[in-house]
Amino acid sequence: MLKVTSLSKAYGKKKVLDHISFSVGPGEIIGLVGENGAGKSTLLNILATLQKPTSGSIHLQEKSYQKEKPSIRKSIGYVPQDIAIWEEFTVEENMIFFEKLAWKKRGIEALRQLCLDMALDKWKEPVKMLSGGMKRKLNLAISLIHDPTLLLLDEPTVGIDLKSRKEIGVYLRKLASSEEKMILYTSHDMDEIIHLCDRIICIGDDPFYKEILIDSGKEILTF
Ligand SMILES: Nc1ncnc2c1ncn2[C@@H]1O[C@H](COP(=O)(O)OP(=O)(O)OP(=O)(O)O)[C@@H](O)[C@H]1O
Repeated sequence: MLKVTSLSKAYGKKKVLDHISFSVGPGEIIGLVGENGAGKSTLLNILATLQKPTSGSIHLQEKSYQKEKPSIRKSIGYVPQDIAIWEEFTVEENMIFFEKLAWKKRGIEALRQLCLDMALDKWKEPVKMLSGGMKRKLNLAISLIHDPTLLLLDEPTVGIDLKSRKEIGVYLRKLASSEEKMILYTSHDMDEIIHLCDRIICIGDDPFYKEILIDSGKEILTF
């Protein structure tokens, strides 16, 4: 279980997140929506331990972010908005590099299967030759190498074609339900959010998102 309690973040005098509280249970996919600048990436960065909140607390599997950061980091998979992979290496070399970095021994076939699960079959291709969407697929596959409990995905499907997006959605749902992973997912594609997520968190003052999600039948939390 991920438990976020009264989390706030300010950059100087600018308040971005204001007393946000929610929890995520095993197997749940939570959508995070809001206008540009609402604070979605800030929240994901904090949950990924890359930024500190101004106040509030976070616990993952009862472990405190404040006290047990190194152990918590091992349980987190993060796909940031900016693609972070080695351009000169092939897909295979990137997967092997990040496998070593994670101190895991999955083996070539399992690594290759992770890419195929993300609808990426360009195993021997240098990353610099891949399209933006394919690079995102690789980033997604890399985030899963160390078998994280909590997956944080910041607009992971931007630039990915519709068929692959559907395949990735099916795979994420399978990951959540069969391996009880917790997934937090940001997207500006409301159809994708409604289709994929169990519950939806709306951040920011703009009522627009809540209004368009109200008929979705999903539980909506607003902050
Ligand atoms: N390091 C920083 N220093 C100061 N202000 C920042 C910093 N990072 C983000 N901000 C500001 O905090 C606010 C929230 O930014 P954030 O990137 O979290 O929003 P977002 O909801 O992810 O937006 P988008 O949908 O455009 O990705 C913005 O106004 C942004 O300018």
